[in-house]
Amino acid sequence: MADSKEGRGDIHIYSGIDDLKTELAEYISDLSEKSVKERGFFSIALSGRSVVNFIRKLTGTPYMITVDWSKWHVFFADERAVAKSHPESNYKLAKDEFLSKVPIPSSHVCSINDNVEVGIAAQEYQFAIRQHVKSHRVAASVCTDCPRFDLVLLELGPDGHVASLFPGHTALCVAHDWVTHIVDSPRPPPERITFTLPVINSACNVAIVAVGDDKADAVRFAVGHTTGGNVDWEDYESADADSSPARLVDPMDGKLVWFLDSCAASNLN
Ligand SMILES: O=C1O[C@H](COP(=O)(O)O)[C@@H](O)[C@H](O)[C@H]1O
Repeated sequence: MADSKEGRGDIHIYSGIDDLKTELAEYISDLSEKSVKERGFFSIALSGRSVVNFIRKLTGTPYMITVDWSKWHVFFADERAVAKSHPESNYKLAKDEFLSKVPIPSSHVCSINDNVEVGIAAQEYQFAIRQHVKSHRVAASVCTDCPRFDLVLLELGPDGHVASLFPGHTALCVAHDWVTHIVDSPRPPPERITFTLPVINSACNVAIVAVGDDKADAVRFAVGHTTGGNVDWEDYESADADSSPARLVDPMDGKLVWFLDSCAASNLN
């Protein structure tokens, strides 16, 4: 059962990770059903590492039967510029742990070209997304000229990063591209491709997952310190915004939802 608190977005806190996974699967299933009903498609951008583990329940009942997987189009909120067979590849992790277990057509998975240098791969990925917007498989934002993904699923890093947007990095200031690349990631591997903030903030729904004590400070900083359900905005305003990229996630015409376990939420009150 989730506890919820005042803060930026809907904050759901779970005593156990299994409850979080159960609710996250239900949340994604509900969004999928709504998007397919309204648009005929469901566009989701996955993050790597633990996110794929958090959505694992979708590969079981009832979702294998109830979800219209044929209408899903899968993208990556970020990717490491490594071979897609490399253990550090977000695509490899998603394929091994999720995509190979659900009946999403392989042609509906949009991943990066791992045979070109990172800057070219970023341009090609942006072009591929643009084709999906032209074909309406991905909606277009009416607020910006960005794609409007039905769901961007992010995980909060211990330093406040989301996707491959790291604290203080110039990638946080990219305003006109949908996808950018970095060559100096503070966390290995160094070369990465990532959605920019305008794309993330143009999404219909953004969910940020954080689990574990090591995320507690990043959560407090990103969500804002709450005392008795009210955000201590003084505490929140005092810090530099780009010192926590997750604080810059604020969908213009969409919903932000936090899925936290009690450890990650432990500094919220
Ligand atoms: O490097 C990455 O990190 C983030 C967060 O994962 P974490 O293990 O550092 O908490 C992940 O969401 C992103 O896709 C990945 O490239």
